[in-house]
Amino acid sequence: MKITVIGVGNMGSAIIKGLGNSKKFTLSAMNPVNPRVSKLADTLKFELVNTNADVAELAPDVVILTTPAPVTVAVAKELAVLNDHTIFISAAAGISHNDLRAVLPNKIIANIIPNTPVEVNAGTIGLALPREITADDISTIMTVLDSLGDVIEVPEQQLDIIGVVGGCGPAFVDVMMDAMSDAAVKHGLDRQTAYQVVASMVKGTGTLAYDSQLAPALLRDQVTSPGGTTIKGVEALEKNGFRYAIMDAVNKATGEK
Ligand SMILES: NC(=O)C1=CN([C@@H]2O[C@H](COP(=O)(O)OP(=O)(O)OC[C@H]3O[C@@H](n4cnc5c(N)ncnc54)[C@H](OP(=O)(O)O)[C@@H]3O)[C@@H](O)[C@H]2O)C=CC1
Ligand SMILES: O=C(O)[C@@H]1CCC=N1
Repeated sequence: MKITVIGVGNMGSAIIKGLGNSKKFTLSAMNPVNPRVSKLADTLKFELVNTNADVAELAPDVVILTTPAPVTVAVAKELAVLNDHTIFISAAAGISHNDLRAVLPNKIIANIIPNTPVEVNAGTIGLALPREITADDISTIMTVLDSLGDVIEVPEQQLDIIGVVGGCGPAFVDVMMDAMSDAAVKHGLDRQTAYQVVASMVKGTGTLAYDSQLAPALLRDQVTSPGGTTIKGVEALEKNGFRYAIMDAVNKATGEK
C-alpha cells in the first residue's frame, strides 16, 4: 500500500516513523522545502516531494494530512486531482467531515486525532468515519491505523474530546513527569536516572490500568498503604488542586472559556 503524509512536522514525523517501523507500507511525504524534512527523508529513506502537484505522480492509495489545521482544507483542495479511489485521512484537529467533503466531493475521507506515541506504535487514535464509507475502505483505513496503536472509533461529535484526552494528554503527562523528575533531582537523584525512573513508572502504571481495566481510583487505593507515605503525597496533591488542574487543562484544551 502506498501512503503519502502531507506535512512532516511533529505529528507527520511521528506517523512516518510508526508506519516505517511496521515495514508494511511504501512511504512518501510532501512538505514545502525544509532542510529538517530533507534530512529526515534521507535518514528514514522515504520519498519526499515539495508541492501538491508532485503528489499526483506518487499516486498514493492513502493520503494522511498532518498539516496545520488552518491550511488543511486549502491543501486538501489542491489534492482533489488525485484519483477517486484515494483515501484521505485528516489528522488536523477541528477539521470536520463537512470541511473535507466540501473540497474533496468524490473522495473517501476519514478524520483522526492521533498522538505522538504513534511513533513507537503505541498511539491512541480517535477515529470518526463518515456514514457513506464502504467496508473495504474501512478495512484499508484500519490496516494503516492499527499499525500505529489503539484505534477508538467514535461519532464525529466526540472526536474533539477524544483528541484532547488522547492527543493533548501526552503533553499533560509530560509536564507531570518533568515536575516529578525535578523533585527527584532535588532529592539527590541524577537527572538521567530520574527520567528513566519516571518514564518506567508511567509506562507501568499505564500498562496496569490498561490491562486490568480497573478504575484509576481503585488502582490508587492499592498504592496508599494505611498510615503510609503515598497517602501523604495524595493529600498534598488534593491540597494543591492537582485533580482540578488536570480537569481544567482538559476543559481549556477543548476551547471552553
Ligand atoms: N502534535 C500532535 O501531537 C498532534 C497534532 N495533530 C494535528 O497535526 C497537525 C500538525 O500539527 P504538528 O505536527 O504539531 O505541527 P507542526 O508545526 O510540527 O507541523 C506542521 C507541518 O506542516 C508543514 N506545512 C505547513 N504548511 C504546509 C502546506 N501548505 N503544505 C504541506 N505542509 C505544510 C510544516 O512545514 P514547515 O515546518 O516546513 O513550515 C510542518 O512540517 C495539526 O493539524 C494538528 O492539529 C493532531 C494530533 C496530535
Ligand atoms: O495542540 C494541538 O492543537 C494538537 C491537537 C492535539 C495535540 N496537538
